[in-house]
Order: sequence, then structure tokens, then C-alpha cells
Amino acid sequence: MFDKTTWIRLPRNVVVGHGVLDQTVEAVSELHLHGRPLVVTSPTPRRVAADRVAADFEDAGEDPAVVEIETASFEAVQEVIAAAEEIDAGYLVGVGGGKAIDIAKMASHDIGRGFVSVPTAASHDGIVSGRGSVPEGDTRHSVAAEPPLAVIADTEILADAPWELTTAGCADIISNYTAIKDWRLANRLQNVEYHHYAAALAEMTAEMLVEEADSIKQGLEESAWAVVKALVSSGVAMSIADSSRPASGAEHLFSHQLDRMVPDAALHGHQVGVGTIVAEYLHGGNWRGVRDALSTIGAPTTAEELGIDEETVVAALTSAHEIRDRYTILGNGMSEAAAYEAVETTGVI
Ligand SMILES: NC(=O)C1=CN([C@@H]2O[C@H](COP(=O)(O)OP(=O)(O)OC[C@H]3O[C@@H](n4cnc5c(N)ncnc54)[C@H](O)[C@@H]3O)[C@@H](O)[C@H]2O)C=CC1
Ligand SMILES: O=C(CO)COP(=O)(O)O
Ligand SMILES: [Zn+2]
Repeated sequence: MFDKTTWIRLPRNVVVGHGVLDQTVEAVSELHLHGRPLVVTSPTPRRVAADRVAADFEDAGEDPAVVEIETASFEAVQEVIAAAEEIDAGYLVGVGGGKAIDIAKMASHDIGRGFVSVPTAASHDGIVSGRGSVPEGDTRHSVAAEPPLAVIADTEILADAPWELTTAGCADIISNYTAIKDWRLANRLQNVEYHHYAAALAEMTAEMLVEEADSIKQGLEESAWAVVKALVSSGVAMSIADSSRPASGAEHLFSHQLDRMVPDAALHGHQVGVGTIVAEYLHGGNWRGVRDALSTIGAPTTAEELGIDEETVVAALTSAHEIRDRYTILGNGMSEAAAYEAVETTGVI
């Protein structure tokens, strides 16, 4: 008997454009959700967007509550769950960067409530994905999370955010190149389940962004539009795969390890971008093309531009394979000599 089953959970409403934050209540009312909304945010996104969203829900008679989180941690997920239980929230609205959105979607998953995603920065491809990413001790978890029922991406807000957040989002997309190579390798060597369609979508998203790299410029709302479209598409690839594999390989392991060693030293996407140059080199691929695309966009390509010293970059490379059970080109680990060779050859140091 044929017994294969697959569930693909995608957003119903994806609203992207100038000033669409004002349409959040309308996009949500279309979903026929019931109960009070809990807006999950962090300090800056609260000022930029979340207070406006809460005020609009208030005007619509929805009696919203707001909870602020500071970090991406399991403690923060518990805080949000407690806030949701206190008001008996009907659904959660994540407003912010990758961390606030991750925490909101994980809390929604745990309490079985709907989730709505309102990104304030085009900095990461977790905008749509049904995965959450949380560090814990020496490791990093990619956990099941509630995929958004709706995404409201206001390009006016995204274009107004600090430019480095947008270049970080571009680099998070470019990393799909090596993530897919690692996924194929893991499929061949370890029989890891591989989805052609999700892989093709993630790869095409990176290709389209690189083709457009010349026109992605600070101050242009069209650029925020192009990047957020790519982030949505990459998130959809993760939702199709029900795994972050289409968008996370060795370059992400490297970034996660840097987060442990030097927390908050650089943005997720920027670390991942530098990791992509090295991972592409290790795959024997066109690492110069990756480096040139990152530098055209204005994303860091060196340890110095990340603000991280050479020894830390090498130490992160040699230990990145330990952070998670995810087979990549790093195999059982790089020696220090090989790591130095890779970063020197690619100009990362
Ligand atoms: N679940 C998933 O599939 C994915 C999860 N992630 C996770 O997302 C996180 C990285 O996301 P980021 O957005 O880089 O980090 P983040 O959420 O810490 O945001 C970076 C900074 O940008 C600020 N910010 C956000 N919007 C702003 C605006 N409009 N104006 C001014 N400042 C603004 C935030 O306050 C924060 O200080 C990591 O924890 C990463 O693991 C990243 C990709 C995919
Ligand atoms: O950052 C991500 C994809 O861009 C999520 O990946 P992880 O599963 O490695 O946390
Ligand atoms: Zn990422």
C-alpha cells in the first residue's frame, strides 16, 4: 500500500506593499480567528510598528495585549505562553526581527493558537517558515513552530530599517546555495530525506536575488520589496520541506557557533554570508561569485567586516560541526590548518 503522507502548511494571506501595516486588522479578520490578539514584539519593533498594530486592534474592539521579549530563548517562549494564557489569547501576532517572530511562532505552536507574522526588518527568512531557531547551552535547536496564517510586510517600514538589516536578509538568501549543496550531500551520504521541489525553490530564490544584486540599493523601497519577496519564497521552501534544510547548511552551523562564542557580535545574515563563501570553497564551487554578490549588495565578506577576530572565526569553523546533528560539507570537522587555508584563500582573513 502507498502510505506516504505529506503536510504543507503555507500562509493564506501574504500582504506586501507600502503602508500595508494599516491593513493588519483586515488581513487577520479574513482568517476568522477568535479571541484576543497577543502582540509579541521587542523594544525597537514595538516603537516602529507593534504599538500601531495594537492600537488598530483596539480601535477594532479586539482588546489586544502586548508582550515584549529581549532574547531568542526557551525562557522567552515560556514568558509569551504565560502572557497568552493570562489573557486567554485567541492568536499571536509576532512583530519584529527574526527573534521576536521565532518566539511568537514557537509559543503559538505550543499552545495551539494561530500565528500572524509582521516583519519589521527584511533580515532573515524565518518570516514565513514553520521552524524556530533557538540556542541552548552548547547546541542550537531547529524546532517545529506554527507557520503564519498571514504575513504583513510593510515595505515602507522595511525600507526605513537600518540598511544592514536588509543586506543581512540578502546574505541569508544567498546562503541557500550552500545549504542545498549540503542537503544533497547529506542525502547521498546519509540518506537524509530530500525534497527536489523545496530545494529547487530555495536555489532559484538565491539565483534571482543574485541576478538582481546590482539593483538592490539603500533607500529604494523596491529593494526592500525584492528582498522580502525572496525571504517569503525561501521560507515557503522550508515549509514545503518541513525542515530548515533548504536554507541552512554548514554556513548556518558556522554562524550559530559564532553566536555562542561572541553573542551579538554581528547579524545572523552577515555571519551566514561569510560562512557561505567558505562553504562554497569547501564544495569546490564558485566562491568568488558568492563573495562578489555579497560585496555588491554591501554585506560583509571578511572577518574584519564582521567585527570578529581571525582566531574566533577559525575556532568557529573547526567546531561548527558539533553544534547540531546536521550532516554538511564540514563532515566530522575541519582541522585548524584546513580552516586557516580556507579563510586565507577566500580572503575572509
Ligand atoms: N526560524 C527560521 O526559519 C529562521 C530564524 N532566524 C533567526 O532570526 C534571528 C535573526 O534575525 P534578525 O532579524 O537578524 O535578529 P533580531 O530579531 O535580533 O533583529 C536584529 C535587530 O534589528 C532590530 N530591528 C528590527 N526591526 C527594526 C526596524 N524596523 N528598525 C530598527 N531596528 C529594527 C531589532 O530590534 C534587533 O535589535 C536569529 O535568531 C536566527 O536564528 C533566521 C532565519 C530563519
Ligand atoms: O536561519 C535559518 C534559515 O535561514 C534557520 O536555520 P536553522 O535551522 O539553522 O536555525
Ligand atoms: Zn538563516
